[in-house]
Amino acid sequence: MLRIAVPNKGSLSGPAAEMLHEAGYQQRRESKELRIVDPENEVEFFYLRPRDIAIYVSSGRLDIGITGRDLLIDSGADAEEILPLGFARSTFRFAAKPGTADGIEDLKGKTVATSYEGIVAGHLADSAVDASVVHLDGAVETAIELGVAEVIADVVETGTSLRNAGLEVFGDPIMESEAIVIRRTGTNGEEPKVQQFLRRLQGVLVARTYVMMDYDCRVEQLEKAVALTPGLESPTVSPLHNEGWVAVRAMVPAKEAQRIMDDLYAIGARAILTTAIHACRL
Ligand SMILES: Nc1ncnc2c1ncn2[C@@H]1O[C@H](COP(=O)(O)OP(=O)(O)OP(=O)(O)O)[C@@H](O)[C@H]1O
Ligand SMILES: O=P(O)(O)OC[C@H]1O[C@H](OP(=O)(O)OP(=O)(O)O)[C@H](O)[C@@H]1O
Ligand SMILES: [Mg+2]
Repeated sequence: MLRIAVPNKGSLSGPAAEMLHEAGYQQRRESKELRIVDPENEVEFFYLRPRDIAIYVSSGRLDIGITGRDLLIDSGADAEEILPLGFARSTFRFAAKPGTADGIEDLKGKTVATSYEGIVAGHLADSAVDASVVHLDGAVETAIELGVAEVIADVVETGTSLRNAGLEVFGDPIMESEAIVIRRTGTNGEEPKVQQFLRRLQGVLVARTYVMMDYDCRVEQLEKAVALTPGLESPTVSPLHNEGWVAVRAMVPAKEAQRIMDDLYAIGARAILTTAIHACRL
């Protein structure tokens, strides 16, 4: 049975459960459940604090886990990223009151408050900057107002929390994060159960980012049309009863679907349809 760690709280937990559900796995019904078995899929899910997931996976007691890239790096645990999942995207940045600092070199002798001590201490050491780091569990934006630190380093998504606290980012982004699947470093990646789990999640990612497009076009326009809709491998082209016309079917990125439909229409394609993909295996 494959043993998988899933975030039980915070920004990662809802979207992770949703993705697993879309991939056909049973998920817990109540937020108090700490583990469930999905016998049909031969998987056991453990609902753990996002911060602890890399530690469990690196111990080898759990096969794989879903966590944030920033949390993995912060933990320093012996685990590696095997699949990015595209949700809980954020940037990790320094911020302070305007005029405090322009770049990391200005942090010398200052105190930085953060919930991600591992990332910050590592980044300061790599940049050879001597600054103190104070660990706070959350709401770090308030640390400056209350005099605990001159600078914070935190997760930024929309920037609203910083703005509300009168703070501004400075310097280069420390890292870009998103939800990821991890496994213990150096584990055999060919394990069929792990591969099947990853293929299911990849199927969900593709179903979310692509749509199926169908249209009819004149044979003379086929090359131009196919250049607009190259598909993942190559489009399917079928003859129509009406001679001189073909039907084309290809997957296209959902974000570009409207533009592609306009371009196809402009070269004479007609009956252009898009349909959602519910699941797939590439
Ligand atoms: N506002 C946000 N937008 C996107 N991702 C976020 C946001 N806040 C935290 N994350 C991501 O969520 C993960 C942290 O999860 P964690 O559960 O520790 O914190 P949280 O989501 O802030 O929840 P809480 O602080 O309520 O416990 C990290 O990977 C982080 O990058
Ligand atoms: O840029 P934004 O869209 O404002 O998002 C970023 C904020 O979200 C997270 O905080 P959360 O609400 O989880 O509280 P916490 O600080 O207690 O973790 C993070 O720590 C930032 O404060
Ligand atoms: Mg938080």
